[in-house]
This record gives sequence, structure tokens and C-alpha cells, in this order.
Amino acid sequence: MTETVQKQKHGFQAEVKQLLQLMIHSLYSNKEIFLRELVSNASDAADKLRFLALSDSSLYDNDGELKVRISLDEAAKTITISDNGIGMTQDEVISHLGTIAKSGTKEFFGQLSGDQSKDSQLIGQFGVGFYSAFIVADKVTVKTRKAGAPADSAVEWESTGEGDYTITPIVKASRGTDIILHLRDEETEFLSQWKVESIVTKYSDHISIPVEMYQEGTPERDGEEGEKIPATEGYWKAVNKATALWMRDKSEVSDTEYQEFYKHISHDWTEPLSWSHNKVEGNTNYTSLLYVPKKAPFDLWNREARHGLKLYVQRVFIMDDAEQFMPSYLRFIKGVLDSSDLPLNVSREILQDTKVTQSLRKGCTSRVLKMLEKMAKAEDQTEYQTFWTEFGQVMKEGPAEDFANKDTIAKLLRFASTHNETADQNVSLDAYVSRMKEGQDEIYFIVADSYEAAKHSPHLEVLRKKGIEVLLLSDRVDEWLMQHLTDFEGKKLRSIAKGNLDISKLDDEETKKAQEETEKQFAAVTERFKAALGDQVKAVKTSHRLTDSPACIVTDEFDMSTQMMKLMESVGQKVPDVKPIFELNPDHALVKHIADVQDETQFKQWAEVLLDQALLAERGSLKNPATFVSRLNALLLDLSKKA
Ligand SMILES: Nc1ncnc2c1ncn2[C@@H]1O[C@H](COP(=O)(O)OP(=O)(O)OP(=O)(O)O)[C@@H](O)[C@H]1O
Repeated sequence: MTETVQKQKHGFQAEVKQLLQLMIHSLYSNKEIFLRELVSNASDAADKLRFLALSDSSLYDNDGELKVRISLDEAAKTITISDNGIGMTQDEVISHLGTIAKSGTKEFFGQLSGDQSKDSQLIGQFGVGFYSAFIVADKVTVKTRKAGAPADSAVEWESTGEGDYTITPIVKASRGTDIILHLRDEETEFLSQWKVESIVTKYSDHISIPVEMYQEGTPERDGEEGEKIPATEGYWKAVNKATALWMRDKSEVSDTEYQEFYKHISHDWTEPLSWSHNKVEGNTNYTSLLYVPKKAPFDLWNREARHGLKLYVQRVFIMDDAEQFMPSYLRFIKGVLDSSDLPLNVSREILQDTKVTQSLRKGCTSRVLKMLEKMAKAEDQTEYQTFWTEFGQVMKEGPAEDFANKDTIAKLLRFASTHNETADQNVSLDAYVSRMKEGQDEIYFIVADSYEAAKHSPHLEVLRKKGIEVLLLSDRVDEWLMQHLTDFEGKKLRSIAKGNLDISKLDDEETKKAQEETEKQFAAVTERFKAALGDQVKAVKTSHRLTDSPACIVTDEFDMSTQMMKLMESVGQKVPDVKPIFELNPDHALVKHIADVQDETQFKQWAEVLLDQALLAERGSLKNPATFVSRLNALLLDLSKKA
């Protein structure tokens, strides 16, 4: 068979074509990063081989010194990145270099705007990896042979980065992958040894295996005094530090190195927000380097999304995405964990329930919380607010998931509140407590569908009048959070839409007396409403929480709240039939007017319209809107006749 017969043409997946186009244009100003991406892949390939060789050392095939080599060929205008890592089979080449098999791909393409500067930011977050080769190359050739496979099973992949690529079976003498970039005419600066070396030092110094470049030898020459200076031989020289960054001393690692290392392990091109590097010795021995990203990944809310730390055992890479070391509410944390207590042959299954896993998880969790606490306490809150905007909703899962750290997490939470009248979530529970009124011993909150709905809820009226702050909650997770966050530093958190809102401690004796008096006088009216409404309501009461609205709905202390009902309905759960408590504002003109209506049929109509209005304000919809409309119309017609 001739080579042409064996050569197969394949089309790129549509997304790859789109990504390539976009990348070449929007990443052009940052083109040197292609080298970082390819060296990073080569280093991952070495890690994967080292892991497999733990159980099958024959895979090394007498070549156990894993490394990356970069060679430049001025005449051919090529730069080649070679590794002796795991390599790829033909099927792997097709799936890895012809498609994008990444979670969040759909979301990523959905978010593209066509605006180059915005899109290049997004690509940075998404990560383009191998395809970045096409920023500087008009043709890329990949020659690869899988570890353990024979020389004649190797594959050559080649593409000009347009619509398709070719696959050809080849013979390759050594294991691993060569990536050959045929540089565009205008990119020949990457043929400079000095330039490439400086890029490697800048971006890939932290790579734990050697990244080598060939140093030319010098021929024999004459010295200044006519003596002979012997020729030197060329040799491969490591141009990076080639030690695992996390094993180095903190004081020796620069911020830039930490940042570049983050990019390597996270495939995120944005700088991290913060990091924490710790060596722990004692009962458990491990090193952790944990990062808080600046941007949430595209798949933060995707249940199947991969997350977790990169696990090493005594510097040997074991697995990516080891999710056992972080609770789910910290699933956005990226980093490396290197343990000396786990066996090298540890599997995901074994990790599930070992004591070591538990203690590592505890340690890593507390490191992250400490890092967040520090950020949260900083004078300049910009960083913490960036963090909260990106990850606050995930953090709110914390109190339910991590009982042991509930108090620490509570201090990290941020909410919108009536104190600053904006939707920004920037009020901490500590700040709330510091502003509590004298005699106030509870923290008040309301949960609604949106910030606007919470802000305009009738339940707030009297608290606003008295200048009492209320937290305004409107994230989907808030109801769930508040079920688990019942108190903070000895103060109960109380929903102002539930049960009796007893703020009498904040009232003077005179007001309390006046309220009792009103209740007595109004008792006949509330009873008449109850009789008219029957079992549509649990009870009718005189309200002390309203100033502007005629009525409102309150949920009984131990009944399911409105938001919880909605949450359950939205996921198809059966919701119990909870009857509301109907509260009337005795001072409202409309209530006074209705109380004077003598005709019982008409009174009932008024009572039902008022109840439906209150239900509408609380729940945002009615079970039977048509009945409400027809009742309202009947009343309007009546009024128009009287006018
Ligand atoms: N040098 C290599 N040796 C072996 N496999 C490789 C090599 N380079 C790439 N691959 C394979 O191709 C896949 C795709 O690489 P690519 O760089 O596009 O994505 P990635 O590294 O998975 O993630 P990212 O795009 O975020 O960098 C890799 O996951 C790996 O399986």
C-alpha cells in the first residue's frame, strides 16, 4: 500500500473550525502562549505515563527520563516540541485533535459576542490548548506513538487549520509525541533560540520535568595567544527549573510563577484571585497549593462537570479532578495536593473512604476557608466582591453541607439588604449585627423571587418605618440556605414573612398598649373575614407589620415557606397544601371601607379580592387568576354604578 492510499482525510467538528478562526484572530496579540500550551500538554503526557508505569514499568521501555525537547529548524522554518510521554493511538488522535470534548463547550459558544476583545477574554477562560498552535503556524504536523505500542503503529496528523486534517500511519522510532509547527512567514521570530528560551522561562519554569533546548557546540578555535581552544560538543540543556513548584519553598516562588502554574493546572488563562501554599507535617503529611479562580468556569452549575484537585503521591501524578478533597460548595477551587500518606496505587474507589482522605479534605477545606476569610477581612473589598459575585451562590450551599464549618462560612456570606438599597450582595452578618437596634435580638430576612420583589414586599413596611435592617434574599439557593442557617452568634435568623413578627421588644410600652387595643377593637372584623373566607385561610389576624398595604400573607412558623414551595414545584415535587395566615392592616382606608360593607355577598367578594391580591404579591401568581379577574370586575362595575 502506498502512503497516499493510507492517508485519510477527516473534517474537523464544526466547533473546532469556529474556535480556530476565533483564536487566530483574537489571540494574535498574545501569540507566544502557544508554547506554554504545548509544553503544558507534553508535561501532562509525561505525568500520565508515569502514572501508568507505576503498575507496568515495561511502558518506559528503557527510557524512564521523561522530558520535553524543543528544537528549531531555521531552514525548514519549523519549531518542534517533542515529548516521551504517553503518546496517542489513532483513535485518540482523532478524538483529541479533531473535536472539543470539553464540558461547557455549548455554553462557551453561546456566550460569544463577535466582539474581539470580549471574546478573547472568553477564550482565555475556556482554554484552547493544542489548537493555539495555529496562531503562529500555517501547518501543524503531529507524530505520535502510544507508550507500549509498536513502532509501526504510530500516526501522523496534519492540518492547515482550515476545514480538515489528515491521518497517516507511520513508523516512529520512539514513544511519545512530536508537534511540528510550520511557522507562518511573519512568525520567524520563534526560530530564535534566545526568544524561545525566554518564553519557556516566562511561562513554563514550573513544569516539573526538564524542558530542554539544544545548545550548539563550538568548533576548535585559536585563542588570543595562538593557543588552541578545543571544540565543544553540542548538548541538550534544561531551560526550566524542572522541579515540582509546590515542593519548592514559598519564599523562592514568585507571584508570576504561582500564576503561571495556576494556568497550567487549571487550563484557565485568567490570573487567579488568590492562592495558599502549605506544607503540613505531623500526623498527616502533605503539601497543598490551592487557588481561588477569578472567573467561574462555564460549567459551574453542570452536575457532571469535572472538578477537584490534581492529586500527586510523593510527586508522582496520580489523577486529575480528585473531587474527594474538597466539599461540593468549594468545587471551584483548583490546585494540587501531594500526599505522602496515600499509596501510589490509590484509586478513586479507595479514596472514597479512607481516614487519610478525610483528614486531607478537612485540612484543605480549612486552608481555603482561611484564605477566603483573609480576603473577606481585607480593607479593600474589591477582591472579595469579585469572588462573591462569581462564587457566592455556590458558597451558600456551605452551611447545609459542612456543619462543622458553619460558623466560619456564615461569616463569609454576603447579602443585599435594606441598609444600602442596592441589589449588590455586600452586607455581611457581622455588619448587620453591628447595626442592630437596641433591644433587637434577631436578624431579619426575607426571601423572594427577585431583589425587586424582596425590596417592595409589604412585609418590610413596618421594619422600614422603624429603621430596622432586613436582608433581602433572592437567589434560588437562599431558601435552602436559610433552612440551615438558623442562627448567627447566638442570634436567630428570622423570616419576616413567617409566623408572628414580634418586634414588640423594640416598641415602647405605649405603642404595645395601643396595638393590643387595636386588636381588641378589630377582632370583630377579623372574625368576619375568617367567616367569609372559610378554609381558604388558616387564620385572619390584625397586622402590625403593614403601613401602606391593606393586607398580606404570612406563613405559619412551621409551615413550608412560599419560596420553598416554589422551589419544590419547579423540580416537579408534590407540595403540601399550606394555608396562609391572612393579616389585615386596620388603619388602611380600603380595609376600613370593606369593614363597613353591610351586604354579606359583597363583603365576601371584597374579602376574596383582598386575599387574592395579597397572594399575588407574595407568590407572583394565582391558582385561579380568572376567578380573581371576574370578582374584581364585578366590584369595579358596582363602584362605577355608584359613582
Ligand atoms: N503531547 C501530547 N501527548 C499526548 N496527548 C496529547 C498531547 N497533546 C495533546 N494531547 C491530547 O489531546 C487532548 C487535547 O489537548 P488540548 O490541549 O486541546 O486540551 P486539554 O489539554 O485537554 O485542555 P485545554 O484545552 O484546556 O488545554 C489532551 O487532553 C490530550 O489527551
